Parts: sequence; C-alpha cells; structure tokens
Amino acid sequence: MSVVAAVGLTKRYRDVTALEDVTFTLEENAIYGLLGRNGAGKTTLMQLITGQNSVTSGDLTLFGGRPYENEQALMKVVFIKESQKYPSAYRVKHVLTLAGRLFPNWDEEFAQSLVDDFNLPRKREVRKLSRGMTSALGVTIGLAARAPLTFFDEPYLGLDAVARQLFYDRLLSDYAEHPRTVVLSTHLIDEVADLIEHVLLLDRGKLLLDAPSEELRGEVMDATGPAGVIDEFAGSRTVLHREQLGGTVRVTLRGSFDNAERLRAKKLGIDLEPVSLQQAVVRLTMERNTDR
Ligand SMILES: Nc1ncnc2c1ncn2[C@@H]1O[C@H](COP(=O)(O)OP(=O)(O)OP(=O)(O)O)[C@@H](O)[C@H]1O
Repeated sequence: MSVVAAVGLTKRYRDVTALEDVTFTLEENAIYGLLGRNGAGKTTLMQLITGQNSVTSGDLTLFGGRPYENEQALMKVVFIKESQKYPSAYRVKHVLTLAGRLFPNWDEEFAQSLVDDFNLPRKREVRKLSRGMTSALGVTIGLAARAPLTFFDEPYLGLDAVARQLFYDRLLSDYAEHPRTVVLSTHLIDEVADLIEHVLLLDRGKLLLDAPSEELRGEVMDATGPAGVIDEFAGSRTVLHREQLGGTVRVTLRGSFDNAERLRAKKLGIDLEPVSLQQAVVRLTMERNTDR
C-alpha cells in the first residue's frame, strides 16, 4: 500500500487554482524532493495530505484512509514548516517534552543529541530563539519524531550552511537506520540533490515531473561544441536552452544518449555533460513556461 495516493487532486481557493488534476503516490521508505517555484502549490499539497485543508475534487488517501480528521493516520505524520509556532511561554525543553508525548516513535536520546549538535539552549523560551535556532528546533522535532511520513516544508531556511549540512547528515544517517518516507520541500535543490531519491516537480499547480532523481539527471544534458555541428547533433531532440559564445555553442538537450551517440559527439568535438539536478529542474520548468 502506498503511504499517500493522490488521483486527480485539485484545490481551488476562490479564483486561484493552487493544484490542478495532480496524480502521484508516495511510497514507503523513500526520500522525495518536492520542488517548484514560489506559488507552485507545494505547501497546499502538504496541507491537503496532512488534513489541514480540504480537497476541492479528486481522491486522496493517507495510509489507506482519508487524511481529514483521521487521527490514526495523522499520528504517523510529522509536518515541520518554516513558520512553525510554539506556545509562547514554552522553553525548548518543554517543546521537546510535548513532542515526546505526541509522537509514538519519538527517540529522546536522538533528540537530545540533536539539541547538542545544534547548540540549542534548553532553558530558553522559544519566542526568544533566533530564527536559525527556531529552525533547528523544528528540524530536531522532525527527525526525532521518526514519523513514518515526515514533511519538511523549508524549515531549515534560517539555518546557516554548517547547520544545514548537519541536518542533511543527520537525516541521511538516521534514515539509513530507520527508513521512512520523507518529503523535503525546498528551493535549495543542489544542496539536497544527493539526498533525494525521487523528484516531484510542481509548476503552477500542475505536476510537471514525477521521476527518480537518477533518471532525471541523465535526462538533461549540456552539449558544448562548434556552432556548425551542434544543431546537427541536436537533431530532433528538444533544446531546452541555447547559448553562444563566439563560435562555441552550448545547448541543453532533453533525452539520454547511448554509447554510439556519445562516440559521435566525441568525434564531432562536442562535450557532453549531464547538468546538475537544479539546472535540470530549472530548464524543464522554463521549457513549460515558454510553451504557454
Ligand atoms: N488560503 C489561501 N487563499 C487563497 N489563495 C491561496 C491560499 N493559500 C495558497 N494560495 C495560493 O495558492 C497558490 C499555491 O500556494 P502554495 O503556498 O501552495 O505554494 P508554494 O509552492 O508552497 O509556494 P512557496 O514556495 O512560495 O512557499 C499560490 O498562488 C497562493 O497564492
């Protein structure tokens, strides 16, 4: 059984269609990257899955049931967002105690080690924490909860580069020991490229891509070479981007290349290189937007 299954999911807010006819599944034990530009519908999607908002049309199941007011299914979910609010008089240690009561799989020892890693002041009131510290507290809860379905909606934006790396490292090592389904919603695609196994790319409410990251990486390539031969080499492939510097042209092409084509590229003096996951996502999103 899929952890989440959405079929033709649509969410409208009056005249805004935040999600339109979105179909996908989230499977057990995988790390997903939920990607997309501002306003693409990422938060809305996570709110629907976590029962915080109601579906306009389509079908959505969470652990086989409806998410809305489904206590049993929602117990298996943790949703950490950047703007997370905590009771204002609470101190860090109180928030952790509360989280420990709330999440059935809570690992107190792991939580305490994360508090040390992030240098979180246990006795400080949460409203007096810096933005980065508040993010670190969210990350700590999200990881130590070990919920079968874990959402991180950019909660780590306030974290500096060192703390973000710490988060990625702790997530990966804990995931290896306690596999679960993790959804990372982020704009920092290259930072999480090695973490995410599967990409869900939303664009203006539509699901533009639903693919394993490996597949996606090999699917978009940069070909750089003499202007005279590049276009011939590109042939009928979709050219996602083209730039020229003097006699040298670089095109970003969609589609994978077999050995014969790679050899041909070499003979023609063309350099063939896979683009980064971030570049692939940017180019594919731009392609769709220029299609309109
Ligand atoms: N409560 C609401 N009422 C009206 N429109 C809304 C509401 N919530 C979201 N929207 C609209 O739905 C669309 C999707 O918003 P959403 O917050 O899901 O995007 P997002 O991908 O999370 O964006 P970001 O990366 O900027 O956080 C946007 O156009 C947004 O303005």
